[in-house]
Amino acid sequence: MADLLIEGLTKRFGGVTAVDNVSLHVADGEFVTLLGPSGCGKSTTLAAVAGLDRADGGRIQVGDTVYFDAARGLYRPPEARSCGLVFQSYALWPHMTVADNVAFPLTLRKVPGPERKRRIEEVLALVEMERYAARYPHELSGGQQQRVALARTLVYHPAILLLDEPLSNLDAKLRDRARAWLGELRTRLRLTTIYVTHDQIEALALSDRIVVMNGGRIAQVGAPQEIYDHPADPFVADFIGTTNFLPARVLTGAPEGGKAVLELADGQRLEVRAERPATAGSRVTLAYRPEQMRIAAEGATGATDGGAVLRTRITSRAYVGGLWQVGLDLAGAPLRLETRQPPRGEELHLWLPQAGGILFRGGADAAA
Ligand SMILES: Nc1ncnc2c1ncn2[C@@H]1O[C@H](COP(=O)(O)OP(=O)(O)OP(=O)(O)O)[C@@H](O)[C@H]1O
Repeated sequence: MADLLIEGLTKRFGGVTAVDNVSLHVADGEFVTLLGPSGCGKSTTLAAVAGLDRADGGRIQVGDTVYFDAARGLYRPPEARSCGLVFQSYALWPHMTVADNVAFPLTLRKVPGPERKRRIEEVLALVEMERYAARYPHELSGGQQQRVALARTLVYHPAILLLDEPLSNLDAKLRDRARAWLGELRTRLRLTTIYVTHDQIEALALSDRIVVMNGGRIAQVGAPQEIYDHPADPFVADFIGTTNFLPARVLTGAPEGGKAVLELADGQRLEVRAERPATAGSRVTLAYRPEQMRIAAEGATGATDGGAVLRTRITSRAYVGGLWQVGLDLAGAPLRLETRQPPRGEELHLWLPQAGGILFRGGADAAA
């Protein structure tokens, strides 16, 4: 067990800067997820920590051991690093049983027979695969193979665990179960872990902290709820969960925490609590989660019940079991509402809360 320190990590491929000056500290026993769209630099960061790829700049340290230091020309090869790596492809040896697959890293490290046997039993019990020790990989499900791959990594007691989309080859149902299982395992293990995924549900469910990456840089680092409730910018708001963006102009400015009056493109107005300072005359974008918006009470207009009621046009409606997903047009902005109440007619009066909508500086393009 050890902590992981990444400082100013930079990796270029020709003209592309895949990882751009990334710094991150993962505490001993912490589970941190790198989350972001395809190509944002997640796997490259992980590969640099594992030593599969040599970075161009920065420093990586695990516990007291320096793995990489560009300034000192120091680079430890992967076999001299204590990293357990699991990829999305299980990469088990097809001609070896589960027990032999798990024994392989111990044989390489010349761990003596009795100790080897004890560790294999222990780790197979940990991933709940002890009953399958004599089976071959093709006799296991995808989820079971991934557990064996994990056991093969854990058996040599790595200082840190690096998981690159380990569940992405599993079908949706199996993936749900595997995620729950991985959640329980991480609570038991308390091993310093970096988990790479582009699945926000996995990130929210499993992580102590999430690192949202965009274009090789860190967009935000925080606990799952912090990232969901207080996204740092429109990119993070849009990437995590469903977000409705509403462009507006500030009529009456307010300091942070004050009340600002905003005007929409069609002249409708609403008062909001400014999470960030709002300057009169400036363009802003409001962001709402679908669960923050609701259909207004019959006959309600203007400022009411700690929020504002606004006229919208219904553009689509779909019943998705227990809920209606309703597409709306509010002053030219497309919004998505989830409601138990069946939407009727062409128009809908929408209630938006005064607090909780996030105010970003900049117009509609800030949310793009
Ligand atoms: N070996 C390589 N040669 C050239 N470019 C590369 C190489 N590996 C990665 N890149 C580029 O670096 C950037 C970051 O890639 P990386 O694989 O780290 O992204 P990622 O966030 O893990 O994406 P994904 O979710 O699709 O795996 C991308 O623009 C990618 O095309």
